[in-house]
Amino acid sequence: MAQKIINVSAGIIIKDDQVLICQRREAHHKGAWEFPGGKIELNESHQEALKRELNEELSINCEIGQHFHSVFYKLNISTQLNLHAYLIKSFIGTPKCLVHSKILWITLQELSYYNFLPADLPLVENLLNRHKKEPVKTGSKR
Ligand SMILES: Nc1nc2c([nH]c(=O)n2[C@@H]2O[C@H](COP(=O)(O)OP(=O)(O)OP(=O)(O)O)[C@@H](O)[C@H]2O)c(=O)[nH]1
Repeated sequence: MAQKIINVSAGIIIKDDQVLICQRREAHHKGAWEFPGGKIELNESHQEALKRELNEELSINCEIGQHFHSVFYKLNISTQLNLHAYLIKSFIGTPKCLVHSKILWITLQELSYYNFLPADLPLVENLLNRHKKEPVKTGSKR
C-alpha cells in the first residue's frame, strides 16, 4: 500500500526562558498541546511554510532559525507524519491566539506537565534534555 506522507513544520519560540505552546481546538486530538505550525504546502520550503503558519496562527512575523529536530511518526498503517521543528530566531508582534483554544508561555521544565501530541514527545524530551545541559536560546523579540 502506498504511504501517505504529511509534512508539517513547527516552531520552537523561546523568549525570556519560556517557550510558547498551543492547545488544539479541533475535534481530533482536542485539548492536546503542540507547537505552533502546520502542514507544508506544495512548492513550499519548511521555513516558508512555518513563517506563513506562524503568521496565520499567532499573527507574528518570524525569522526562522536553526533546524531543531525532525520526528517521523507513523499515524496509522498508511500514513506517516514528518514533523520538522525549527528554532525561531526572532519575531515581530505579540502572539495572539487565533486558531487554538489556548496559547501559553511556560518554562522548559514545565513542558513535562502538559499533554502533548504523541509525535511531539521526542521533541519535548529533546528540549528538556538540552535545557538541562545548556539552556536553549533562540534569540530575542525584535
Ligand atoms: N502544528 C503542529 N502540528 C502537529 C504537531 N504535532 C503533530 O502531531 N501535529 C500534527 O500535524 C498536523 C498539522 O496539521 P494542522 O491542522 O495543524 O495544519 P494546517 O493548519 O496546515 O491544517 P489544515 O489547514 O488542514 O487544517 C495535525 O495532524 C497535527 O495533529 C505540532 O507540534 N504542531
